[in-house]
Amino acid sequence: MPFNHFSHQPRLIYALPTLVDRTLSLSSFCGSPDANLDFNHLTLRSLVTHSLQLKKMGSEFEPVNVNGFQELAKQLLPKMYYDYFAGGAEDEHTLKDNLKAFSRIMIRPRVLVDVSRIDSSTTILGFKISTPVMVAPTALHQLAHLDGEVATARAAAACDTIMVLSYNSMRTIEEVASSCSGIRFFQIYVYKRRDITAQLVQRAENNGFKAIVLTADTPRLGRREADIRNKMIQPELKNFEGLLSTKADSETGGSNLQAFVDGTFDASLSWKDIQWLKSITKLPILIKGVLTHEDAILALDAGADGIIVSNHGARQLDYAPATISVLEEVVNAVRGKIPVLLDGGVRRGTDVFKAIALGAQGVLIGRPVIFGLAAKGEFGVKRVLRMLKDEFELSMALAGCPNLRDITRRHVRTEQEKRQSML
Ligand SMILES: Cc1cc2nc3c(=O)[nH]c(=O)nc-3n(C[C@H](O)[C@H](O)[C@H](O)COP(=O)(O)O)c2cc1C
Ligand SMILES: CCCCCCC(=O)C(=O)O
Repeated sequence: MPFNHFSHQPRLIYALPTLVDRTLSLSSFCGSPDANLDFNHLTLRSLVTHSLQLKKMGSEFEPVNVNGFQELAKQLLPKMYYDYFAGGAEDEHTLKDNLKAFSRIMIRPRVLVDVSRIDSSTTILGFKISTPVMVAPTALHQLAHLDGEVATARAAAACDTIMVLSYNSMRTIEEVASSCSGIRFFQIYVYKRRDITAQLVQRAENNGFKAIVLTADTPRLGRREADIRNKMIQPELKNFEGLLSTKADSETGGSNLQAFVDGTFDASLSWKDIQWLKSITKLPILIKGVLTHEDAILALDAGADGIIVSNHGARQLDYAPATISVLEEVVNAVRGKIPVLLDGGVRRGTDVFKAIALGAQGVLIGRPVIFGLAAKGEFGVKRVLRMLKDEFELSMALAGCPNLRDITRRHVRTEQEKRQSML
């Protein structure tokens, strides 16, 4: 039986016959004509109710910051999907700490600096972007919006920034590549069937992706208890059509997504496999999920072209450190040899400022993009990216830093430094 994610809103079903056409034409809210309608969990009924909800909510509530998009998404999405997107592992300690750790860092503004012109543009691996905020790889965008990763890619391109496409996208590599221009990286997990991973890397390379992001923190899936309670579905992943069945059923009646990962991901992956990855692609390789100086050095030794300091949005190991709290440790270990990026809990322009001051070349955002997508499709993702850019540029102006290179370590004070100064 198809999974119906809007069964809690039965009243709207009665209006269905007259609404179908209107719904399908609400392109800004429910998807452009190229949207892939062919997946089993989005029934016609859910499509109609979802788009009506979006229209109503979207016009009544205009978020003024990226957290506002989360509120909208929470009201619009079926609980199972919202929980999957928003949730973290186990006690969600790290989930909260990713945000709190940013709030413990203070900014030391400098005044009477000419900030009449602010330029936040930068380059990452030689690719120019308008501001150092990129789109993190996140799975299953069609559970947020019918256009899925195509809408996200268009928004990222319109905002002149890099999108990292997830290995677990619901739109294919080719669909995303042909939907718009733009700089894109491709994130991978390594499957037990290495030949499949190699094929996807090749497809990304052939389709103009500019780098491979190897996610290193997921030998197994973290324990996301909301997904277990909700019996999270495992949607079809079109990238693997003809290569592998992406159906999975949890034997214990828990998360079907977890059952899928258990069956496919290669938990034996180790540093020596970076050589294998280098042998199958010419693209630069970034290692995502580094949280210690020890692993930063191993990444350098393995020949990585970049590091993403990440705890996977607190969805893997709970009680792993907040990413901003270990950024400097990694930056110091790398000593400028390769770029260090950060993700996890970035919700404000001031968070971007803090990460840059502590040595990151840029940041990536995960959930804010999904919530923007769920709330308002491509337009919502653009709004999220532009809000963060505007907020970041405002913080640059107010802290006396007209360019990125003007943001220095002395522009921030960590909790530890504050404590030391009081001794
Ligand atoms: C719903 C969701 C799905 C994700 N899927 C992936 C994925 O497929 N691959 C990956 O490397 N990271 C994935 N991540 C982790 C993100 O790339 C990123 O590390 C994290 O979202 C950053 O934290 P933030 O959501 O607080 O911005 C996912 C995160 C979320 C929230
Ligand atoms: C369809 C498989 C999803 C694997 C996990 C995606 C991910 O990294 C996350 O949810 O986090």
